Amino acid sequence: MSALLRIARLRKAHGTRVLFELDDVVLDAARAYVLTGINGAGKSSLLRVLAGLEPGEASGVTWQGQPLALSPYPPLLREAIVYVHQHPVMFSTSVAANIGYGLRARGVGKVQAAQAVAQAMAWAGVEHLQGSDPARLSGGEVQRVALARAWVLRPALLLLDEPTANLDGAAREQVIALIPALVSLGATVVMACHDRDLIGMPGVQRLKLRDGKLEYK
Ligand SMILES: Nc1ncnc2c1ncn2[C@@H]1O[C@H](COP(=O)(O)OP(=O)(O)OP(=O)(O)O)[C@@H](O)[C@H]1O
Repeated sequence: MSALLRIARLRKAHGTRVLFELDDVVLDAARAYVLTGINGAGKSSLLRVLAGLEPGEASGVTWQGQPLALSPYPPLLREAIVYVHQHPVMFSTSVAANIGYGLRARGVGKVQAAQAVAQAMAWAGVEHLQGSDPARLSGGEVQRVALARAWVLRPALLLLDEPTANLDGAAREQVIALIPALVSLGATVVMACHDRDLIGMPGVQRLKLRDGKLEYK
């Protein structure tokens, strides 16, 4: 398998408190990872550093074999890496406008964006919500819309922060079913989670943050 992202050393501190100091972080292309660790271990912080949403100190970074720096965060990674928050924020427009927002921001034309949004909604099973008020969606619907909003941008790396937290029953299963679909389309997916079904999913590489180190299990 070829490495999508490799970081020889990645350190994150809040003030004088070192949260993690990781050696040789390697994420392969088209692979699913679950990132576990106790509350406060630094899972969200790690995802947010990788997404360029928080600063971290990194050295020896390569993306698809090409050396680069994480600071300032490169536009190449800004396009290729998408972070999905545990409680995704929806603009109070429509579901379709939320899913198309990133495309429009990247300069994709109206017609092309509308086609991509329609495909994304079909993929995530949320076509029926097209004109819905985002403020009225259920937790499971919000997660699926957020995944559609990420999927439509065709990221090479998707960072999902507790994608099934607060979901149960069918809503949780619908979200879980979307994960292998992302990987089969060529994306690498890293999910910070405590969900046993995600952790036990076939073919998923398990990573654990413990005492500031990353264990490959
Ligand atoms: N901006 C910040 N300033 C100081 N400390 C912070 C900041 N952000 C996070 N922390 C601390 O860093 C630690 C790791 O937080 P983080 O949210 O990354 O953990 P987590 O493993 O995702 O936890 P959980 O499973 O509870 O979501 C926590 O102790 C948190 O309080």
